[in-house]
Amino acid sequence: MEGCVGLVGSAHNELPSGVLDVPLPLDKLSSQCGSQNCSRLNEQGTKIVVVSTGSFNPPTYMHLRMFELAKDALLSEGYDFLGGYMSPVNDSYGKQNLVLAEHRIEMCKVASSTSSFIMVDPWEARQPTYQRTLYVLDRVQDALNNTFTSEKVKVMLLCGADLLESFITPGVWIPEQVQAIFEIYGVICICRGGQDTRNVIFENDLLYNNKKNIKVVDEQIANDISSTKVRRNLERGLSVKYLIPDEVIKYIKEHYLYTHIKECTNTKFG
Ligand SMILES: Nc1ncnc2c1ncn2[C@@H]1O[C@H](COP(=O)(O)OP(=O)(O)OP(=O)(O)O)[C@@H](O)[C@H]1O
Ligand SMILES: NC(=O)c1ccc[n+]([C@@H]2O[C@H](COP(=O)(O)O)[C@@H](O)[C@H]2O)c1
Repeated sequence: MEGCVGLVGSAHNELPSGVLDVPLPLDKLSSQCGSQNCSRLNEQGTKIVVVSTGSFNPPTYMHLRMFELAKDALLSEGYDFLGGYMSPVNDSYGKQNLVLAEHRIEMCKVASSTSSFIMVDPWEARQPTYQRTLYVLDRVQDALNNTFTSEKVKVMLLCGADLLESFITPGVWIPEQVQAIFEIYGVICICRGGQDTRNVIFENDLLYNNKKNIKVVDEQIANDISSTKVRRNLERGLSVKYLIPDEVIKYIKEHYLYTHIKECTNTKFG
């Protein structure tokens, strides 16, 4: 497939055996420095690619906004922002009401089709088993640095404040992997729903000790869209226009998603 590279090993951890080779799309990666808010690249001019992991069940305008906020924040700090990936979670994640991965991949693709720099990485969703976020970041980092460019590209995890807070919820993440995510990749965290993310970081030792690896981006224009709220409207037959892209609404209607949650999650895609 043109503009794609396959999986090429892991930076520092062995990937679990049995992983499928799924190409990483590269077609939209390019310096965004020509756009607004790019003052001057910093000394290193570090090239950055962001990866957002999540259910995207379905993708909303806020999921797309997160990439715009990250782009503005990174360019204004002198980094060279190249683009980003939505990585829908594997079906084995087992979250309630998760529609099949192939639907979520397609919805992310149509949602990001109007963006010049947001792409979808289907690797995580297409693996036979659940893949932890650290491995998703490893896969993107390795694929980019081995084939995309001879210059090193830094990959960062893009997330909302709730995901950052889940790092410190006992039993959800493996502490060593959280530490590796901070040290090797770093996190761009978009504030959400009026939560005082800086205070959360201050009050927790793990987050505080890693604060130099967490970029907190303020939500200047509050937008509390969530997939849960969108699904609720769909289940009740209410409008979701202007909450999610029209193309996603069309896809949901064509595939009868979210109106009968049980059928959607158990029906074979296609
Ligand atoms: N309104 C928002 N503000 C900031 N971050 C958000 C927002 N909505 C989603 N995110 C972030 O997007 C990523 C993927 O989110 P996810 O697919 O879990 O969406 P969600 O809307 O939180 O889903 P759900 O409502 O199904 O739990 C996560 O890092 C999440 O924190
Ligand atoms: N240990 C881990 O790597 C770990 C733990 C919990 C959630 N996650 C990820 O965080 C995201 C959470 O998404 P939701 O907010 O939709 O549940 C998913 O992409 C999931 O894979 C990763």
